[in-house]
Amino acid sequence: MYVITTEASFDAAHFLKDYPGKCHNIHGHRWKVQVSLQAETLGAEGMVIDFGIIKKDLKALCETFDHTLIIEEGSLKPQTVAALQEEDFALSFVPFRPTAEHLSRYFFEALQKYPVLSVDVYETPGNKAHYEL
Ligand SMILES: Nc1nc2c(c(=O)[nH]1)N=C([C@H](O)[C@H](O)COP(=O)(O)OP(=O)(O)OP(=O)(O)O)CN2
Ligand SMILES: [Zn+2]
Repeated sequence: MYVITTEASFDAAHFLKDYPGKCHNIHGHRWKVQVSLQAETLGAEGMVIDFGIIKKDLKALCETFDHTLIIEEGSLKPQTVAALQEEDFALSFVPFRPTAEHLSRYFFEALQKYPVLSVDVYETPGNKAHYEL
């Protein structure tokens, strides 16, 4: 089995609704996303997938979150969301609690046109979540 891995990063804020600690506050991370692709055999060019191709799509996905506040849908009062929008803050709504675990699955599913083996999402240099089937 051949496995290649590429990564991209983005800066974004989040908060964990109902978290019994400091992470229920809005705070930021430099999120690092590592994607591994697998193949039993290589194409004629000797690659699983050209790094340039997967990197482009991964970077584009990361860009959608970059310098935004990631918000779990329904976790803020409508008037709070309205106030943030009125201030022209960039918001990214997701249908899940924005933990490293959920984000690793999100990237895994978003990149299904590739033979994805696994996704690792680092919240901090020492804390990561891993998703694979
Ligand atoms: N399994 C998970 N646990 C936690 C997650 C997560 O996504 N998956 N997320 C958080 C918070 O987002 C938090 O930002 C990370 O918390 P923490 O480990 O406290 O991070 P620090 O490195 O900043 O901790 P220090 O207090 O500086 O040591 C919480 N848990
Ligand atoms: Zn956090």
